[in-house]
Amino acid sequence: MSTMLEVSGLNHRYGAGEKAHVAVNDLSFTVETGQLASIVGPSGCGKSTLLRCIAGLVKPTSGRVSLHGDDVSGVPEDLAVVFQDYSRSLFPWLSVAKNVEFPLRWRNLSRSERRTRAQEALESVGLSGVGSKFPWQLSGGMQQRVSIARALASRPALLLMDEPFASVDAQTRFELEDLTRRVQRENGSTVLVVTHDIDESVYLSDRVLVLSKSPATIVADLPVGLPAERNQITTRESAEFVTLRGEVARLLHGGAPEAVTAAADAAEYELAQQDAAADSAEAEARTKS
Ligand SMILES: Nc1ncnc2c1ncn2[C@@H]1O[C@H](COP(=O)(O)OP(=O)(O)OP(=O)(O)O)[C@@H](O)[C@H]1O
Repeated sequence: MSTMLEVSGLNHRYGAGEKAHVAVNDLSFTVETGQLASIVGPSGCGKSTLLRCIAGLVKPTSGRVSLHGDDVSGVPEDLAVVFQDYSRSLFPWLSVAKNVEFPLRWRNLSRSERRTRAQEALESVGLSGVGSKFPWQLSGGMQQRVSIARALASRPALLLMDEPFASVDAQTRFELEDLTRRVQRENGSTVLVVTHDIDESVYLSDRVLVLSKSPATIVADLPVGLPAERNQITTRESAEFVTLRGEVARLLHGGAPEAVTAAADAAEYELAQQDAAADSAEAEARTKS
């Protein structure tokens, strides 16, 4: 597997002098091609800042972001972002189809190719019949599907999603989570989702990066070993899901992950064994002398 995204030593500070606020502190991680990774962290810890730095919307104070080996400077062409607030990211005066086509205008594509891509993207999110409607004629969940279709239409190497389902009801959220997993697998896309929802981070991903309180640092990088086929009811009831969400919750509340605790216990046991062996060797030596 090749590396799609590499973030190294990333720092971002807003403002300067006494009023400066460090939002992101020395973050380093990679996301492999075809992976769906989540970043979960407490509110205000710097998740959106991190995503904006990756998307080239904010220039980091220091550090490096690279996309399939190339340093990101400015907004990379083969990257798309889905934001939480669909009502502000869609143009109300353009039809749904035109909204989806819009970013393709800056690509070297013919008009018919743009239309075909938009149509395919709308089909993949289950909205093939609404291209001629306007965003305000759709429900919130449908509008967010349009935002996802618009992002997919540009066939990005990396899809970034910033709290993408935080503004929809619980049922729609479940549908959109499943939709994201389905299109990610169908297209083999690399996706990085920012969320503050622990359950969502585990359900959606192959891997969860847990961030600390502000300024954001990575406190754990947990693989999600759940089966690729997931179900909103049975997966969430499974022992593995419950264990993982507990682990993420403990980390977010400042506890050590079970794996880390187990490793620490094992190390402590090992040291105790070594001490005991040294003591008995010393006692034996004393007896002999
Ligand atoms: N443009 C800005 N100027 C100054 N400070 C900012 C700016 N944007 C964000 N911040 C501050 O940086 C910190 C991190 O903000 P950010 O939005 O990245 O956090 P977050 O984890 O995404 O929060 P939430 O989960 O609540 O959306 C916060 O303290 C915020 O007030």
